[in-house]
Order: sequence, then C-alpha cells, then structure tokens
Amino acid sequence: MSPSVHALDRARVSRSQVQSPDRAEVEQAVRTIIRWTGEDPDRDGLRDTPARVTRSFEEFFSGYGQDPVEILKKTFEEIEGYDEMIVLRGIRFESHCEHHMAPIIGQAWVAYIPNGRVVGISKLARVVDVYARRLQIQEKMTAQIANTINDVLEPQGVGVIIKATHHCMTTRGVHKPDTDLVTSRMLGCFRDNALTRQEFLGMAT
Ligand SMILES: Nc1nc2c(ncn2[C@@H]2O[C@H](COP(=O)(O)OP(=O)(O)OP(=O)(O)O)[C@@H](O)[C@H]2O)c(=O)[nH]1
Ligand SMILES: [Zn+2]
Repeated sequence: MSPSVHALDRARVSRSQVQSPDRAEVEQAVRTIIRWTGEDPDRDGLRDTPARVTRSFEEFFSGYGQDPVEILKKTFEEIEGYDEMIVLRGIRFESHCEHHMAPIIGQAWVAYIPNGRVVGISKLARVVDVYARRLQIQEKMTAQIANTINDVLEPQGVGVIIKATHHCMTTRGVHKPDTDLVTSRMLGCFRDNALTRQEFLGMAT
C-alpha cells in the first residue's frame, strides 16, 4: 500500500471533502426508497421514518468524523519494562459492507507487543469502532486497524483477527446463515516469529 493511500485511510474524513448532502436531502432519499417499495411515506407509521433512518445512518457511519491516530496518541509510558503480549479479546463491533450497506456483525482480537509505549486498552476498542463505523470490507478494516496501531505505537509487532457474519450473505443473496468470515493481519514479530503468531492464534480461537 502506498504511503498516501495509507494516510488517507487513517484520517478523519471531513464531510466537506466528500461533498456531503444536507439532512433534508438524505431524508428525501429515504422517502423515495419508501415510495419505491410501494408504501405511502405519509401514513402514520412511516411519517417519521426518513428522519429516524437519517439519525441511524449518522450513528452507523460516525467513524468518518473520527481520527484513530488521535485516539491512540494518548499513550502511557511502559511500566517496569513490560514487553510481553497484550491482547484485547472478543471486541464486538457492528459495521456495514460497502457493497450492500448490510450489517457486518463480528468480533475483533487485537494484540501487540510494546516497544516502550503502551496504550489505554479502551483505545484499542475505540480504533476498532472508528473503522467499523465506515462502509467496509472486512479485509480492509482488518488491515487498517493493524496498520494504524503499528504506525502510532511503533510496537515490536501487531496482530489483528476479525471474525464476522455478513448479513449480505446470511439474509439475502446466497443465504448462507451459518457462515462467518475470518481475516487477520500480522505485522512485525507477529509476522516473523512463528511462536508469537501461534501464541496469539491460540488466545483468539
Ligand atoms: N472479500 C469480501 N467480499 C465481501 C465482503 N462483504 C461483502 N462481500 C462480497 O462482495 C461481493 C459483491 O458481489 P457482486 O456480485 O458485485 O454483488 P451481488 O450481485 O449483490 O452479489 P451476491 O452477494 O452474490 O448476490 C459479494 O460476493 C459479497 O459476498 C467483504 O468484507 N470482503
Ligand atoms: Zn455486502
């Protein structure tokens, strides 16, 4: 991945950069979809739905307004030379696939071995959420989380594993309800040292 693409991935994506439409336009688009289904958007139960959907989307896609680098910059100094693996397991997340805008529901395992700096553990979960709250494919999200932690903390190594169910596969299209997708990205000693990689995989599966 070229450095410029890498930097763009990590950055806060401002609304002006992508020519964001205003709220009324989004609500109008939802009204159009409701009409397209054959429903009457002015009937009692649906009248407030365009505003509700817009508010929901605001939450689902709030990751564009957040910068994961800023979150991770709040690091602590290493305590008494701790240099073993740190693993936050089973971080539940909700995302949406960029193909169908259907939910991706899963868990992430995030590990690193520090190199002089550790971070508050909640920040690892926050980085997962920032990337999850964007339109995603799982492979990209896995790489973004690992790359960002690697770039900001400069640890000895990073490992990220994601296991998720894609609703575009379970509730539509090919309809395979019991499937999940597992992806991983290993950097530094997690990539180079088979024992480190094995230790992490053992904790995550
Ligand atoms: N690699 C990858 N593929 C994904 C992910 N999320 C969804 N997809 C796939 O993206 C593909 C989009 O395929 P298209 O053929 O363009 O879309 P489609 O006609 O709706 O495809 P079907 O889902 O097979 O009905 C599908 O195969 C999805 O299963 C993801 O995170 N990673
Ligand atoms: Zn999809």
